[in-house]
Amino acid sequence: MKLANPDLLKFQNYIDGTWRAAARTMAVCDPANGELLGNVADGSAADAETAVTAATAALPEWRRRTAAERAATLKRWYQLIVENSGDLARILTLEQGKPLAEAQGEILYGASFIEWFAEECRRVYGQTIPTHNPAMRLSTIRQPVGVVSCITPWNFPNAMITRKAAPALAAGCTVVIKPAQETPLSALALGQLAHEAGLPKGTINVVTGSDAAGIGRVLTQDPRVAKFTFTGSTAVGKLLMAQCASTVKKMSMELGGNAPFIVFDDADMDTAVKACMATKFRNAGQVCVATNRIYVHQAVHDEFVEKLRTEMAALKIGHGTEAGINMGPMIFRRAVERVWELVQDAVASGANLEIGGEPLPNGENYFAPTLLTGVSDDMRIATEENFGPIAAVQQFTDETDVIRRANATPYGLAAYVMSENIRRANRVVEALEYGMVACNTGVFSTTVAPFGGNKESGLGREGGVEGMAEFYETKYCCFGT
Ligand SMILES: O=CCCC(=O)O
Repeated sequence: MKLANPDLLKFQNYIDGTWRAAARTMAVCDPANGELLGNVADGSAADAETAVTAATAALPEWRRRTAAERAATLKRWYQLIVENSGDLARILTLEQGKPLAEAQGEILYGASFIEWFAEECRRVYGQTIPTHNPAMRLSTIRQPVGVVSCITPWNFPNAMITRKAAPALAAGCTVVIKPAQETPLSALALGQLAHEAGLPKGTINVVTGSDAAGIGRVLTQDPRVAKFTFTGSTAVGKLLMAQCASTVKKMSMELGGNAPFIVFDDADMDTAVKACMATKFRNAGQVCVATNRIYVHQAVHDEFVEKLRTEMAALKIGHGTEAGINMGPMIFRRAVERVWELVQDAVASGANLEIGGEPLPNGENYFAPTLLTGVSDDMRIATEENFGPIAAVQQFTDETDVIRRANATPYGLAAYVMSENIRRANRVVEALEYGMVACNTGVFSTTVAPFGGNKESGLGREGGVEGMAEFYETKYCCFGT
């Protein structure tokens, strides 16, 4: 892999400020062509324990620093990430598959969490409380929760780390990160830049490995860890939550979604199609907030489908480092097999296959952008998160009914509403039982706003002032006479 700064390419775990080999290694491959990128430490539960020990030892000194001191160090980390963004994007594309322009966007998005939380930690105020007793003085202070463990996914190998680690570090916590087995290189590169930025040893630790269960058990059950934060599927999230219960850890969970995308007959069709493309085909549909069910009003159904078909047919698919590519491979063959199965199930159940519908010859992890119409709510393609480049369209005629259908899922992460009628837009946005609702856009994620889900889509929020609050305990202080 050719990089301007070859120091970013690390293959060992970053624990207690040093690079450490593990007993075994694991292969990291380019999902676009299967080429070996390197052999990375295949860390164990014991390595995770060592990292927790380091984070525990580093905590007193890091939390003692003033917010301004922590902010200065985090700002240096941010600067280094921005300066190295070209290399970081290249590493990300090679190990994850998304087009280079998207990877560059993710690096800057990821860096923005570090900058923003570095600024925000200076404004974490307590309160003085009007007393209930003249002989007493009441106040609150906010203190870092302690050691934080993070398990992060392969779909955003950079930003899902910084979205967790930045507020934790800014708050005065120390962190242990277990990145996805498929995408450890981005995490290790972040570790290298944190080191260069001067984060003290043990403050941030990265343990890579294929033993997700073993490492996960340490990160969810070690009594020295105060808070656990996870992005991944609802099924895995539930298991991890159960493990966290044994030591009553604080938890943040960013879990699965089943996002409805509702196009009313008063929507601007070009805006709706552009938004749909943005939310559906970013990262080949492998995004927790990707549109999963597209509901289009009967009166505009054919027009919307035709425009969507044209846009989808124009997508350029290939290796993410090639110029002009809009969509890369899926992460692994298992993901391809799964979306293929969902498409076949939908067609067998009566859906119409408009375009796509099968793997592409580019390589074993490519799946064609696929448009299905005539989908119904009971098909697997509508009840399960497809996490792939599949646009599954249904029709509706009535506002109340489409809200009911959109809400009829155990998930509640993100939803999309397309309408030019401000009263309707307000009504529907408020009625949707989701943590995030975007109106007339398919792009809404930002550092400054709370990201997270309702129902089985998760607990807590990342980003914004809410994201900072996740890493503090509020202490009530009562002073008697
Ligand atoms: O898939 C999870 C994160 C997506 C985003 O931050 O927009």
